[in-house]
Amino acid sequence: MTAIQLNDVSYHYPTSDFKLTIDQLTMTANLVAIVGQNGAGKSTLFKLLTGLMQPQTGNILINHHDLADLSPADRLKTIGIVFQDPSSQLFNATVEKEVAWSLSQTESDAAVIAEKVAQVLATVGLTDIKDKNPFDLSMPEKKLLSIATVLAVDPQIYLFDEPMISLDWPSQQLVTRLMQQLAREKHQVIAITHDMDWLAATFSKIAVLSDGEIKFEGAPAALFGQPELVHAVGLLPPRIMSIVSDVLGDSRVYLTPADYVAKHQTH
Ligand SMILES: Nc1ncnc2c1ncn2[C@@H]1O[C@H](COP(=O)(O)OP(=O)(O)OP(=O)(O)O)[C@@H](O)[C@H]1O
Repeated sequence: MTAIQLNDVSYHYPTSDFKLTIDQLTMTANLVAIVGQNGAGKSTLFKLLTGLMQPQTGNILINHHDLADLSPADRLKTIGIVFQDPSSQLFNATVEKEVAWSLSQTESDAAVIAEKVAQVLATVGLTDIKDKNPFDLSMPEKKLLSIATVLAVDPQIYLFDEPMISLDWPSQQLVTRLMQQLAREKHQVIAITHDMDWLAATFSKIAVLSDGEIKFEGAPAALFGQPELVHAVGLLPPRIMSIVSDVLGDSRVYLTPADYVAKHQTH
């Protein structure tokens, strides 16, 4: 089990008033969601977790090793990120070359690269368009390609910044299944999301950021059981909770429609 631990971490952009301040945050669950309003600091936290930016105070430990001490290759094998805008990650001439380039940063054996590239393209359903230029792909295809580039490296920890955005429904289902499979295979999967229905159905742990600080850490049911806090940090409960509350005046926690049905089944 991977453990990410942030101790007294702070980051302040030189050109803005925003400051991220995290005294203690430990992430050991396999599926963790980071939520919060626009500007709360979610992407800043991700940039620190990838090592793209260094905290100005404190440290980030991955399995008790300081992230700052990892070599660039070890960092790639430890943490991979799928950015919100896939275009920013893609620059090779073909889909196949894009994935091969990504893997070549950590693997030099051409046969291993070729086999792995074929495997991950099949996993995300892009085999048939492997010779296309990434810039000619649809938005969902670009996003799936950027996911494939990270899958090829197969880091211990996967960061997904708003993975559901710009995906059509079948691709959303594919990516959700993929994330759940990675979690089952003992990877740690951490996603930023604004989608409370998806979060409530998919994640075992949530960290809530507000104004650069962690305001809640725990299970979805524990968060949505605190309506004042949910409101204060600018979130909404899952839609099933709002509907049941509005229509039936029942303000208990329901994470999904299936959860509602299970709690109301008569025996
Ligand atoms: N490169 C930068 N330089 C200066 N300020 C920045 C920079 N990047 C982000 N900020 C500021 O830091 C704050 C936090 O931004 P961040 O992108 O981490 O928030 P977020 O929670 O990811 O928001 P969103 O949901 O809109 O993506 C914002 O006020 C933003 O304007």
